[in-house]
Amino acid sequence: MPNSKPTIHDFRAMKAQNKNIVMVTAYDYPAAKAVAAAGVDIILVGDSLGMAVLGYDSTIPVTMDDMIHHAKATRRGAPNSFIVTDLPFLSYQVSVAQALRNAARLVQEGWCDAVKLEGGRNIADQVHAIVEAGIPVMGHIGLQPQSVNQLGGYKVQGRTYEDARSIIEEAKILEQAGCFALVVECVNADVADIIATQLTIPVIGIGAGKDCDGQVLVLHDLLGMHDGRLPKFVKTYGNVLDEMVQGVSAYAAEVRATTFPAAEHTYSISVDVRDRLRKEFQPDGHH
Ligand SMILES: Nc1nc(=O)c2c([nH]1)NC[C@@H]1CN(c3ccc(C(=O)N[C@@H](CCC(=O)O)C(=O)O)cc3)CN21
Ligand SMILES: CC(C)C(=O)C(=O)O
Ligand SMILES: [Mg+2]
Repeated sequence: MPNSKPTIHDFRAMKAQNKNIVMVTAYDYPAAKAVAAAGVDIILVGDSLGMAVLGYDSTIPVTMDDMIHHAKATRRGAPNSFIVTDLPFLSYQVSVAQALRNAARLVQEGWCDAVKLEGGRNIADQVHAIVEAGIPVMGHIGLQPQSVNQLGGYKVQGRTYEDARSIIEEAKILEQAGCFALVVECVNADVADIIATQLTIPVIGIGAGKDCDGQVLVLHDLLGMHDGRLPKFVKTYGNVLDEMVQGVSAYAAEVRATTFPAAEHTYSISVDVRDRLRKEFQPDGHH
């Protein structure tokens, strides 16, 4: 069934069969079409859109309305894909009721299949309530970008024995709370390996080494569609920004040289009509 949408059970089966899960972000219609055509397993409408396409310097300003706007466009491009959408900063931390309402908005208005929340024991009640309401939840531990100001920067997490233990414990709490999968971001590969081995749900890594049950990257990072400096965990598989600059530069040069548009880009009228118009409106003509 190539065109049928996978379910959370398929992802658990992939882990059991040692098949790596491929997840990538998309924020709009053309990107969703491209990543669906490439055959990825999960599309993430990440709050990283705030940085990758809205120009903010963190994910903190991203709102529920931003997420729904991009989730809807992404769904239109990938009608048969499993789409996970991030709950943005402060859309779930306030209370269980707030988390439930906003998760439901992403599913009802944004047409996504599951939601993702950053956090561990602090949001276990929210995770449990959302799952109980029938909405699949993906967890997200290790580096939690929505807490960048508390962390003091985007830094590798779990470097001490105590911190690593705490992350492993949080992974177990999230599995217990009902998550169907877990993102582990920016932790040492051995720590991520332990988490993946300890859990029965799939662990999807970003900057967490090769022994996770799957990997996720931001589309704009892996395609070279960004300026600034990239995290160490990104591998670049394309140079789309360079291609965009080259293409627009070539267009600008041809417009200035009047070589664009050429005959094949223009519309015709009959010679008859043309000649009548020319005669009537010739610059030195009579009035
Ligand atoms: N375009 C994009 N890609 C991402 O992966 C991403 C976002 N945006 N926005 C939200 C968060 C922010 N992320 C980041 C951002 C920077 C680093 C980073 O520079 N990390 C340091 C670690 C330094 C250390 O502690 O040793 C690095 O050098 O990789 C990591 C994750 C991941 N997410
Ligand atoms: C980096 C991934 C895991 C994410 O949360 C995002 O794109 O927002
Ligand atoms: Mg995110």
